[in-house]
Amino acid sequence: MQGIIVSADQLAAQVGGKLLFQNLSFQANGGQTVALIGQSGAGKTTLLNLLGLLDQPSKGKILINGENANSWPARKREKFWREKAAFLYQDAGIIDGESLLYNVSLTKAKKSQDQALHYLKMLGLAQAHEKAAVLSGGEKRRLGLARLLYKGGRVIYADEPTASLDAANRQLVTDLLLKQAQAGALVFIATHDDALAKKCDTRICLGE
Ligand SMILES: Nc1ncnc2c1ncn2[C@@H]1O[C@H](COP(=O)(O)OP(=O)(O)OP(=O)(O)O)[C@@H](O)[C@H]1O
Repeated sequence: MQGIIVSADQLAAQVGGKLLFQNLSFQANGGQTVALIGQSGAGKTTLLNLLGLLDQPSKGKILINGENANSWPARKREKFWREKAAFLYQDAGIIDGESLLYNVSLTKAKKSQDQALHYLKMLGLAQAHEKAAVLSGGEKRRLGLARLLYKGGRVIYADEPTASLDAANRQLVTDLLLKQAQAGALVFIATHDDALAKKCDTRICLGE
């Protein structure tokens, strides 16, 4: 499968009158892990949102496979989110009133259950039929990762994936994200976790 290429071209982000970064250019390819690092408030999540086409940059552009993705019509952007992108954000979009199983596959179809169960088990979440509401914050984070692995995106956007996890789970989440890159995905990770950032192929440091 051909790897995806995401580039930032002279990117600037200004939010609430504050310039977070400017003239940011880089290219990243499928198979790579890219850590977005910097102090709290430096703009890591803002950059992740730009790279995931969730926001428009103040200046510059995001290129996906050489196309200016900021000028894509909504339909094309949605197709990208549906077919290529997978997001692991802090709240992870967990649906409290649904089972863990449903939260992974987002369908009640029986045929998807085995795969969803496989990822739940991998992440130490055995109670597949319980409602997600009973989970702790760290467990919800892992549930979000199970959903991400189930979806298998070509570009992964992870915002602080190891925050509020214990050492064993930090290691598990780190290994699983790195594995996605080994399997050909491009993995962007906004993080304060030095151990995780060090394991990434590239580090983009904001606020310096
Ligand atoms: N929509 C917005 N309107 C105004 N200010 C915003 C908006 N979005 C973000 N900011 C501000 O921009 C700055 C960067 O936020 P961002 O969440 O990108 O930082 P971060 O590096 O991810 O921080 P943290 O490590 O604390 O998560 C912060 O000061 C934040 O308050």
